[in-house]
Amino acid sequence: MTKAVVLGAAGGIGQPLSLLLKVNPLITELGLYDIVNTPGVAADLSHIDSPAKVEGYLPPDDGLAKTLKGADIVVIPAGVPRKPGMTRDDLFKINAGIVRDLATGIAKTCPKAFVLVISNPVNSTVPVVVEVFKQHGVFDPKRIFGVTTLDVVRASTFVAEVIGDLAKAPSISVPVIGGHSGVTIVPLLSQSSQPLPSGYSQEQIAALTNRVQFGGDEVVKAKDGAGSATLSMAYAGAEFAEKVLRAVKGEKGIIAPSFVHLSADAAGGKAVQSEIGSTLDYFSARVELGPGGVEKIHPIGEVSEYEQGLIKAAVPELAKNIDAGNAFIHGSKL
Ligand SMILES: NC(=O)c1ccc[n+]([C@@H]2O[C@H](COP(=O)([O-])OP(=O)(O)OC[C@H]3O[C@@H](n4cnc5c(N)ncnc54)[C@H](O)[C@@H]3O)[C@@H](O)[C@H]2O)c1
Ligand SMILES: O=C(O)C[C@H](O)C(=O)O
Repeated sequence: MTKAVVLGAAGGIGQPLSLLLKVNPLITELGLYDIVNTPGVAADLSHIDSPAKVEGYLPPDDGLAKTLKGADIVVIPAGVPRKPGMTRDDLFKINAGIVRDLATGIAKTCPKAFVLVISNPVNSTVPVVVEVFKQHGVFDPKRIFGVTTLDVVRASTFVAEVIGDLAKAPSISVPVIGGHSGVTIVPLLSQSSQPLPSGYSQEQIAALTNRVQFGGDEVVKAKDGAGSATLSMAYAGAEFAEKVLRAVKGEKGIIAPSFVHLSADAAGGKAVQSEIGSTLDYFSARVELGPGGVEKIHPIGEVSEYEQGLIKAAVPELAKNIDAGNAFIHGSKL
């Protein structure tokens, strides 16, 4: 039996993500929570002929606790999205409070669940969850993940576009490390499983890197005030959740980048810190998943001089974002 929960389930990401989880045969129970519309979303999804039993709750009558009861994995896309002209950090004031309150619910009701944080800015909301868990004495770094999968999905797609063969996109793997906003997103194109065309220039590499780093802005601009990526994010979130669940069921060798607390694998975390020349507590690294969550943090490995420069630029920005998350909790009462 596996219970998955979506917090923010009635939103632009929440609805298609809940649909994808509902049709995932690994999930037998699906709990949906939002401040609006969850009973309707749950009723709608419950007619789909897949195994998961669906329930939807609103805040009254302990709706959050009822949704979270018995959860094995909790995905959080609750919070406001960007409009043109905004950075992800502009969302922090509102989303940090939302994520803090939801994390408090998880810490009290299902502290052993895997927590997948989608709400932006991920570089700061993950530290918010971690600090809340610490305050409740239930912090396990192996179980809390910032979802950076959309950057990985974008990198595969854009490389497939460059080689003019979208059919190859699903099999192309490009590690994307660092964090999830602007310059903290570091695609390692030199490690792409699909080599770039011969003669692909440094200018072209820089342009492709920039497209991955600012892919979110492409969608925000195209949606023109109606929000940010929702469908591609739902796809990416469902993909990462499935990887976590497959690893829990014993599948070996599942490796995916995710923004984690580097103490999740002390030796691996230290090795990454030495590669990036910093003692940052968090980094999106290639994480090997196992039955308990993070099993191993893999080293970054060989990178080009250009990518080394990208990592150097990411570190101070990440430090600022992480500090903001920590300060939010330590400056406010729970
Ligand atoms: N990690 C990523 O790669 C990534 C990608 C895309 C979007 N995002 C982020 O995901 C978040 C959601 O985006 P969206 O497009 O779905 O927004 P949305 O506005 O369409 O949906 C958000 C949902 O959260 C709900 N919500 C608000 N406060 C809540 C609370 N206290 N408890 C439960 N639910 C609450 C809202 O009612 C709404 O249904 C944003 O912060 C966005 O920036 C992250
Ligand atoms: O760009 C955004 O604000 C949403 C998300 O983080 C994305 O990368 O699409």
